[in-house]
Parts: sequence; structure tokens; C-alpha cells
Amino acid sequence: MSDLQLKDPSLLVEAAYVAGAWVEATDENAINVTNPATGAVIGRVPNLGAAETDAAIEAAAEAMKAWAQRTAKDRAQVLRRWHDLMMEHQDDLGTILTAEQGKPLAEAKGEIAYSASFLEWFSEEARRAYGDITPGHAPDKRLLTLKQPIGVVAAITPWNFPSAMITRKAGPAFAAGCAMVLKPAIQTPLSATALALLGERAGLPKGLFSVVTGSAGAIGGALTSSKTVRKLTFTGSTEIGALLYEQCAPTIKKLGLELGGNAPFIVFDDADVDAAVEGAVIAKFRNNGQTCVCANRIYVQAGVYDEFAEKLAAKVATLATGNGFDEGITFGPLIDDAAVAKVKEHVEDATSKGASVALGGEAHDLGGLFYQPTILTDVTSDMLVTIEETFGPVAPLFKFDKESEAVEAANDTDFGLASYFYSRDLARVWRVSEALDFGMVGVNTGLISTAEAPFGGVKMSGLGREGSRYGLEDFMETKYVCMGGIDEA
Ligand SMILES: NC(=O)c1ccc[n+]([C@@H]2O[C@H](COP(=O)([O-])OP(=O)(O)OC[C@H]3O[C@@H](n4cnc5c(N)ncnc54)[C@H](O)[C@@H]3O)[C@@H](O)[C@H]2O)c1
Ligand SMILES: O=C[C@H](O)CS(=O)(=O)O
Repeated sequence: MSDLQLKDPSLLVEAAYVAGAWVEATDENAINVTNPATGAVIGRVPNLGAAETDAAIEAAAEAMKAWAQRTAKDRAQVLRRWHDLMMEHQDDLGTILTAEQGKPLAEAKGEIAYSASFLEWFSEEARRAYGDITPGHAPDKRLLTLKQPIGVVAAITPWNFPSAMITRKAGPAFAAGCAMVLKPAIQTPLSATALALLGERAGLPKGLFSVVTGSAGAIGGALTSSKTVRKLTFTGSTEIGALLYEQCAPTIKKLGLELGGNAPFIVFDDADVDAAVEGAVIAKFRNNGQTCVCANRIYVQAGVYDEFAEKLAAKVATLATGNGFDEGITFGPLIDDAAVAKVKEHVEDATSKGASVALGGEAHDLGGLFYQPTILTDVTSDMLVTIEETFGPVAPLFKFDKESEAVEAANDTDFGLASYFYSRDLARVWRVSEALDFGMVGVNTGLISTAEAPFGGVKMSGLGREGSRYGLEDFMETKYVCMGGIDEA
């Protein structure tokens, strides 16, 4: 159906992957996948539900028995092969990702490398799930601590990073010896099915990994109510995360929640303003503002406010909006009409309450899901852009005088995922890094995400960490073995 120019057309998999079998869409149950830049249908997947999810869970439990018994080195080699296949097919995977999500092709290929890096990282971490032998409390006792895979894992992922949000979970899950049943976002399922195909080619045993496409409520209900599923790992909005948290309570699942954000970006008088502008462009406008760690509020100290605002507007004005497959495009479309409506609402609310438009401020001339990159000045704390996650290309600038004022404003949110600030005062860097109530702090940088670091938030931004040496722990249980009777007969 699709006219995507792929070197390996088999990577466009218009099918779900359930219990080791490919389940193609029929005309009766097909869900079309559309390109947000053009509205064109690029493929379709089946609308599956609870029955297929239950079959996937059962197959996962069975496949995990042998997988968990394989050596960590053996599991690591499969993950490494999966990484290598992703990088071998980086161009095609990037093309599929741009077609279904909209981000510019270079950015999509960058996500594929980022996504593959989690498989590489956890292929190495797999062999370091160390236990302990603790000096006993009695002569005849030896105290052992074992790390074992938690069991069948359910994963639910968002549309904004259709590949990386999957491998950030699949990497540690399979490294630990678990099995996984994934429900990808229905807007971007083809990145997920391509990943499953490459996982199968890399040697993941049939049934260990399923990708169930279709009804979020039905699939989610089956995943959260199953006693066989021992962990739910979810990336998405705080609203849905809270719902799933509640649904998991009756079966006492371990939870990993990567939720919404409202990141502050603070520029102090002592900052390198040019570096801060560069960092703000990345932190605010990456993926057209559709990342959970995007700068949502930009606080600039009075001494550099005008310089920063002018330089930011001048820089953003040089960047182009359009179809992610076209040359020289920095900003793609938003994902859907609701996203455009939210951006419009935030801009109109801000200007109605006194904000000024320094750049953009309207739907793009291209129409459809395109919106002008926008910079607002004279923003105040009563505006929606301060309180809610905009999830679009809107940079609201706030002016402040004192350090304490900026930190207090930055922390005045229910969210606590990412935060950023620019300063060249070492004492201030320590004070502000410690005072910001967020899971992650970027100091003099607007790009912090990497497989080596613990990614996650506090407050209503979620639970747990993904990536880093901490990420494997979230997919393991700690077992205590008390060895007795060791004293001499
Ligand atoms: N913290 C992070 O790492 C991170 C990363 C990316 C996105 N996000 C957040 O995700 C949001 C945007 O992504 P989104 O629009 O896809 O979020 P979303 O919560 O609407 O959807 C996320 C996933 O949940 C599924 N879902 C929706 N309702 C469900 C239900 N009742 N039962 C089961 N599954 C259900 C969706 O189909 C999708 O697969 C933003 O708030 C963003 O901040 C967070
Ligand atoms: O949307 C948030 C993702 O986690 C993107 S990234 O990890 O910051 O690239």
C-alpha cells in the first residue's frame, strides 16, 4: 500500500506480532497509519484487543522460561545483534519513522541511533546483574542476595519517539531475562513492528516479544488485569499514567512510569548568552516541541533578557517548517488536530492576558498540522503556558531579578521531569542544581538524554528510571537466600 522508498521494503510490516506470529490487518479491522505532514495513508495495522493480548501474555510466560535460563552473555549477544541490525537499516527505519511521526528525516535517523543505543547499553549491562554474599549473623548461616528477572512485562509507549521509547524498555527487560508484551501508540505502530521484525531476525525467541496493535482500552485492560504480568512500564501522559497505576493496583504490579513534564529553562546574568540561545533552541524545539523534556518555561534574568530574546528570535527565524522529507526542514508537523488546538489555545490565552508575540504566533501558511515556531515575551504565571505542558513549538519568556525568585518559580509545578539552567558561576551551579525539584538537571546544555544516564522524574512526572546502570534493576527482583546448617556436624 505504501510508496515509501525503502532499501528493504520488508521493514514496512503492516501486521501485529502476537505470540510469534504476524497478524495482518483485514479490510474489516484495519487501522490506517497516516503521515501527519500530508494526511496520506502510509500503511495499516490490525485493530486487536483483549483476546490477542491474553494470547501474547501466555506465549510470553512460556517463552520466558527458556530465555531466563540462557546465560547473560547469550542474551547480551542477541541484544547486540538487534542493535547492529537497527544501525544497518537506520535509513529505512528513519524513513518509516518520519512518515508516521513527522519529524525531519535527519532527526528520525538520530532517534534510530538513540533507540539502538539502549540495546547496545543493556547488552553490556546484562552481564552485570550482580548479587551479594553478606557476612552472616550466625556461624552456621550464609546470606545470599540474588537478582532475578521480574517476569512478564507489559509496555505501553507514546507516539513522539516511536522507536526509542520501546527499546528504552525492551533493552533492560530482555537483558534481565524477562518477556515483553508491547502496545505501541496507534499513531506510530510501524516503527514498533519494524523493531519486532529485526528482533526476530536477531534471535529473540518466538513469543518472547509481542507487539499488539489496536484498542488502547481493551489491550491496556488485559495487560493491567493479568496476574501473569508482573510489571507495567508506561511512557505517556500523566493522566493516562495515573489511570494505569490505578488499574494495576488489584494485581500489585511493579510500575515504571515516564510521564509528563513542564521543564523550566533558566538563563542567569552570568551565562554565555549565545550558548544559552543554542541550548534553548534544542531544549524547546526538538521534535517541534513534542518531547517530555522540552523547555516549557524560559526564565531570563533581567540583565540579559533583551539580548537573549532578540538572539533567540533571530535564530529561530532562520529555521524552516515543512515536510520532514524535504531538505533543510527543522520543524515538522504536529501529530494531530488536538495538538494544534492546544498550541493555539496556549498562545491565545497568553496574548489575551498580556503576553507579546516576538515571533510566529499563528498557524503556518502550509496549513494542516503545521504551526509557526513561536516566541512569547512578557509572560506571567497565570497563563496556561506556565501551568500546562504545551507540547508544541511555543517558547514563553519570563523575566526575573533574583536567583531565589527563579528557583521558586521553576519549582512551582506539579511536574518534576527535566530542568535546565545556564550559569558560569560555580557556586550558583551547585546551589541551583541542588535546589531544582526535578529528576534531571541540564547545566549549560539543552540536551541531556542518553542511554548511560538515569532518565526519569519526580512528583507527577513518574516513577523509576530508564537507562543507566539503574535501568536494569527496575526489571529485576531481589531474592534473599538464607543458607543454614553449615556448622560442623
Ligand atoms: N517521561 C517520558 O519519558 C515521556 C516520553 C514521551 C512522552 N511523554 C509524555 O507523553 C505525552 C504525549 O504522548 P501521548 O499523547 O502518546 O500520551 P498518551 O498518554 O495519550 O498515550 C501514551 C500511550 O498510552 C496509550 N493509552 C492511552 N489511553 C490508554 C488507556 N486507557 N489504556 C491503555 N493505554 C492507553 C496510548 O495509546 C499510547 O500508546 C506527553 O504528556 C509527554 O510528556 C513522556
Ligand atoms: O519525550 C521524551 C523522550 O524521553 C525523548 S528523549 O529521551 O529526551 O530524547
